[in-house]
Parts: sequence; C-alpha cells; structure tokens
Amino acid sequence: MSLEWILSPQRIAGAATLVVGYAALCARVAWVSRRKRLDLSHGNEEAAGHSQWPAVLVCYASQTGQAEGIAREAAGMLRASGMRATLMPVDAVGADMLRSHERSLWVLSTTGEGDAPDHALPFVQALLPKSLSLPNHQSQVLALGDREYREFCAFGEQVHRWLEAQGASSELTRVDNMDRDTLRAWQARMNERKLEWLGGTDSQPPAPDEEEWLLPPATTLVRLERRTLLNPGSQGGPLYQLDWVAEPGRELPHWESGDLASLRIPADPAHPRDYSIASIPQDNVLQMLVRLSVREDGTPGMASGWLCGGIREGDSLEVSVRRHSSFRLGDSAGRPLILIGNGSGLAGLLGHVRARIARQQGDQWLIFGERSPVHDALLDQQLQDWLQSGQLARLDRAWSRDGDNPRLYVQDVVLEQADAIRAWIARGAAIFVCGSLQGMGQGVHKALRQVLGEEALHELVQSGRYRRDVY
Ligand SMILES: Cc1cc2nc3c(=O)[nH]c(=O)nc-3n(C[C@H](O)[C@H](O)[C@H](O)COP(=O)(O)O)c2cc1C
Repeated sequence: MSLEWILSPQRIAGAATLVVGYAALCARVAWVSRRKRLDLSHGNEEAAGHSQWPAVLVCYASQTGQAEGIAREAAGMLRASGMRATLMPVDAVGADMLRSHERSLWVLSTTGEGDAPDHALPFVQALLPKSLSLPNHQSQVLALGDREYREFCAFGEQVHRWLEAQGASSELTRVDNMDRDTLRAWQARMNERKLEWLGGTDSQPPAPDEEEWLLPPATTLVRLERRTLLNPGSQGGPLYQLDWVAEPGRELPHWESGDLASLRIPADPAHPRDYSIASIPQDNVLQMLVRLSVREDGTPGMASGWLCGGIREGDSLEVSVRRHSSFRLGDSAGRPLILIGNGSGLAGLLGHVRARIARQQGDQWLIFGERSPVHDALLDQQLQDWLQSGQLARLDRAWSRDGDNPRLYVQDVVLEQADAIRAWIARGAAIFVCGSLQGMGQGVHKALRQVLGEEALHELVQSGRYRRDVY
C-alpha cells in the first residue's frame, strides 16, 4: 500500500465521509423512530431540512405512472432513513442540480418504440446532449420496460450510458414488465447502498419494515354490479362496460379522472391488468370498458375473456387504483379540452368529461372513432344528452366502416377541423388522447404536428397541455 494512496484526496475524503456518516447514522436512529410515529410525507419539503445528512436526487420519467410510483416510494424510504431525497421528474433536472449532488437515483421507463416518456422530452433535448463533469457522482438507474418490445429499456440505458460518459459511476438494473423478483433484488441492493451512503455497511441492518418499501398499492374488494355489452352486432370484438361497486361496509378506493384500475385475475394473479377508469368517485361506481380480445387460435384472451365472460354479476374481485399523473387533468382542469380517442380509449376520455361536468365546465370537444355508426356508437344516448345540455360543446365521430362512405379516422377529423383545432388551442385548450397507439395514437400525433406545427406541439407537450394514454 503506497503512502500516496493512503494520503490521496480520495482516501481523505472517504475517511471524512465515514466520520460524517457515523454521526448521521446516530442521528438517523433517533430520527427514524420519530419518523415512524409521523405520517411519512412525500413532499419535497423534507429535502430542505436536515442539511447535515447525505443528499440524493431521485429522478423519474414515467408515461403511465409506474416509474413515478417507484421513485416516490424510493424517495420516501431514503427520507425515512435520514437522507435528504429530492424527488423530481427528469424534465426538472438541470446541470447545476446534478453537479451539486453526489448521488442520484433514476427510475426511467421506456415507451413508444424505445422512446423516452413524453414529459422527458426537454431533458432529452436539453441535458442529454450536454457534457458535464460528474467524476464523484454515484448513480443508480432503474430502467422499466418490457422484453416484448425490441428496444428493451432503451431510455434507461441511454441515461445510464450518458451518466458514465460524464464520469459518474452508474449501476443499471433492467426490469421486465415490473417483474417482482427483479424489483425485490433491486430494493435489497438499494437498502445496501443506502447504508453505504449513510456511512458504512457494518452499521445496523435495515429494520424489517424498511425492507419492504416498494409495497404494492392497497387493494379493495369490489363487486361486479353490472356488465353491459355496448356494441351488439359489431364486426369488431365485443366491448363491455363493467360497473364495480364497493362491498357492503367498504368504500371504493379514491381516484382522479385519468387514473387506472389494476385488477388481478384468478388465473394470473402475478400480472395485474390496468384499465382506464371511465367514472368519477362521485358516481359511487368504478367503471371500465373492456374489449374481449381473441388470440390467433380463436380462444379468448386470458384477462379479457374472464372479465367479459368468466366473472358473473355479483362476484367480487380485488382492485387497486394506479395514479396516472401523466394523464390526469392536472393544470389543465380549467382549460377547454379537446379529447381524442377510439375504441375502449373512450373510457379514459369519459373520466375527464365526467370530472369536468361535475365542475360545471362544458367547454370540451370529443373526437371519437369507431367502426360502424349502426353497431359501434358507444354510449350514444349519454353523449347526445351531454351535447344537448351543453355539457359537451362538440362531438365529432369518425366511422371507419360506414356503408359506402369513405373510411374516416379521428386523425382525418383533426386535419379536416384544422382551423377549429387551432382556434381552440389559441384560447388555451389542452389535448388528451386515449386509445390504440398503432394507427390512432401515431396518426393523431402526425395530424396535430401538421395542424399546429412541430414547435407548437412540442410546447404543448412541455407545458402538459398535450397528454396521451395510448397502448
Ligand atoms: C405504448 C407503450 C410502448 C412501450 N414501449 C416500450 C419499449 O419500446 N421498450 C420497452 O422496454 N418497454 C416499452 N413499454 C413498456 C413500459 O416501459 C413498461 O410498461 C413500464 O413499466 C411503464 O412504466 P411507466 O408507467 O412509468 O411509464 C411500452 C409500454 C407501452 C404502454
């Protein structure tokens, strides 16, 4: 062992970290027990105090809320251990902020075809092309993805490589379809890192309740009150409206319009299925629209087959609500809304329409696409009633199988109504798109780019005025 090495700045800095870490650990033991008696706040006000404790930046990029949920839990866990954890979406992360932190934790999902989630665009365009010097920075990257996609975890990998190129040390973990074993292993590793960050692994092992900080959201038992076929005679797959109510003596979980209901079906409890919630809590019903999917061999899909046929009215099921921040109304709750979608995507849009009607805001325009006006005019009476009463300002429907009429899709309506779309945007409207990615989501995006221009659409994404739930 050379003298230079013993006296090297890194060694001295390491020893100093250990001393500070030990002090932090002592304080932490007292503080953790206090925290356990307090309600664990996820607000960033926690990050402001306790300046003597190690600071971690917890960043997320999330399209449907899973990465955000994990980041939130991780920040809560770090705070409960006595660290200063600042939670933020990646688009709020700046160069100075990264330089001023020695540790960061990234939870990043990949969407589209290997793309970053929509809200991460400013980060991708402004920060990723930059060169920063982060030689002492330690980062953990948790990349969420799905192996079914060719570009598995591409965005998480991109950020991991970028961090390494800036001189940071980075550990990458890829998670396939929220695999619980991978998440549990990562969680165990984070508990180790946390102790290192706090000043040495030879300190106390984590308390048992700290190990399970990635708990799944609470579930509630609900009963299927009614199942209604919405498109009898359709050439497409049957689409059902499912109305769930609370079991006697229980309450439905809380949600906001845009959120998802996560169901565990008996045949495959390890893989919950998410559905957009079409109702609002004031309805006292949790409503969803489910299309029966049919496999290539003609047999019904496992989850949709059971929901559309297996489970009977009166039967019960565990459900949990998944916060879907990127598709909630958020700051757009008071703006005029343009709601665009197709098929079962109507569910996500209906939630917003109902939430706004409850707020007595009828300034909303629904552009909806289906196959035939004869068989697929979903919830037509309800939509017509809203239109009559002014609770819906405009309703445009695009039918792709309407006798001899030319095939019309929602993106065609967007192009046809370009002037009106521009006028709505000029007076502050926000756009929400829900439904299939292939064809609809991509087509509408292209049409909007044509109508509004690349830059204006980009600005709408950045300011949260263009939100998509496409699958
Ligand atoms: C429309 C769509 C596109 C997706 N594209 C990819 C992809 O290209 N690569 C990948 O690894 N995962 C992809 N996924 C899977 C997501 O990354 C995965 O479901 C993740 O857990 C979602 O996290 P989030 O809720 O934070 O967005 C895609 C998911 C959806 C719904």
